Amino acid sequence: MATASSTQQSAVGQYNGTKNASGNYEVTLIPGDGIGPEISKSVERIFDAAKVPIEWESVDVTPVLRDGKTVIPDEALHSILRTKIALKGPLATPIGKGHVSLNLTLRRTFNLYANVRPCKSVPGFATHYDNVDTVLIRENTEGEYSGIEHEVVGGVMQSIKLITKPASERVARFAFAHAIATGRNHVTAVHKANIMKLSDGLFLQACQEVAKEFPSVQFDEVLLDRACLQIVQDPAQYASTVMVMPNLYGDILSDMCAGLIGGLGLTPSGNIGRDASIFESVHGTGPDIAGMDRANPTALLLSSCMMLRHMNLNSFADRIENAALSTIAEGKSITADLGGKASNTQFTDAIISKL
Ligand SMILES: NC(=O)C1=CN([C@@H]2O[C@H](COP(=O)(O)OP(=O)(O)OC[C@H]3O[C@@H](n4cnc5c(N)ncnc54)[C@H](O)[C@@H]3O)[C@@H](O)[C@H]2O)C=CC1
Ligand SMILES: O=C(O)CCC(=O)C(=O)O
Repeated sequence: MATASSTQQSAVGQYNGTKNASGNYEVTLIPGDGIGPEISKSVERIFDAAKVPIEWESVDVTPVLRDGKTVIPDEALHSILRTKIALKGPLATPIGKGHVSLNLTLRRTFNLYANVRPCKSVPGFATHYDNVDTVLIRENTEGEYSGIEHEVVGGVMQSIKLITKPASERVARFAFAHAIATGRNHVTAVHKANIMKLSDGLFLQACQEVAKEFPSVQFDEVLLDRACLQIVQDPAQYASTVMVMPNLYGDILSDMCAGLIGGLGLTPSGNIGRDASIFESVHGTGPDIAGMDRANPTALLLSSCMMLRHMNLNSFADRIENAALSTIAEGKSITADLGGKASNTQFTDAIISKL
């Protein structure tokens, strides 16, 4: 039987919203682009069936051009400012040109400094690995994603990787608190301070210093390349630690871990800040399958379970997560990415039938 711990959420940055006059919590929903609206609809249907006490405020995040800059529509920003919590479908970013990533803009605007990315084998769903249980905390506001780029001279481009002590300490503290709250009691800093001696060196030093504040938590450090090797060789080595790392490493490592458990259709995430949090799948807009009713709704659904735990609605999260994981283990109504033949709608129906 599937367990309900794959999206276990720590108490850090805890939500303190209140119920509205109808007795429901209000949550911002950003359906997103590509497969986003299809998988958001699945989550809405499953939440209705499970009678989760929330009301969605659905907002559009089509980019708006203002004073020559691409920005997020005010309505969406005001909604998140008010509700302090959102579930977000993926947003498309043009490659190599065009507007800045609105995903990153949201993370920066609301100072969502820690991106929590758990990845756990689904019991009963066979892949090459049955023992993956990684938790990765990605610094979410700076690093390689600072967006500071320029042309030095023709044919030479420069991107600045910005690492600051306050942001590094803040995410390190989050990782230690998360390790304590989830019973892992072990933090591993993932870095390349052998090469990027100053930037990754500062990140690592911040982790080492913060470790002293948490003497009950074991701390160690590993080079990113070695961590990748060890995880694909034997993911169990990382099943009892919380990995913390700069932005880009977390982006890549979480996709790699997703590949070990069955793909991007399965992995959730939470962007956590002090004043607001936004939950979203690790995957993008799936342009190759958008509009075909073929998307796997699990990643966004497990993200919504992380969100429910963040809101202290654990029993709803447990029920929905168990229904989703047992549907996958049963294997009769799963989407093509997991080796099945079901549509997103059929997969969603099967989950609802198990609630
Ligand atoms: N946080 C976000 O909103 C993210 C947005 N993106 C954006 O998404 C767009 C597409 O990026 P890609 O590199 O193509 O990555 P992608 O994650 O959208 O797709 C990669 C592959 O995984 C498959 N896939 C992804 N999610 C799936 C699901 N739920 N069910 C079944 N199959 C699924 C896709 O069909 C595709 O074959 C880009 O504009 C990118 O910038 C990418 C990653 C995260
Ligand atoms: O913003 C995007 O389009 C991609 C974002 C992404 O891959 C990420 O989560 O870092």
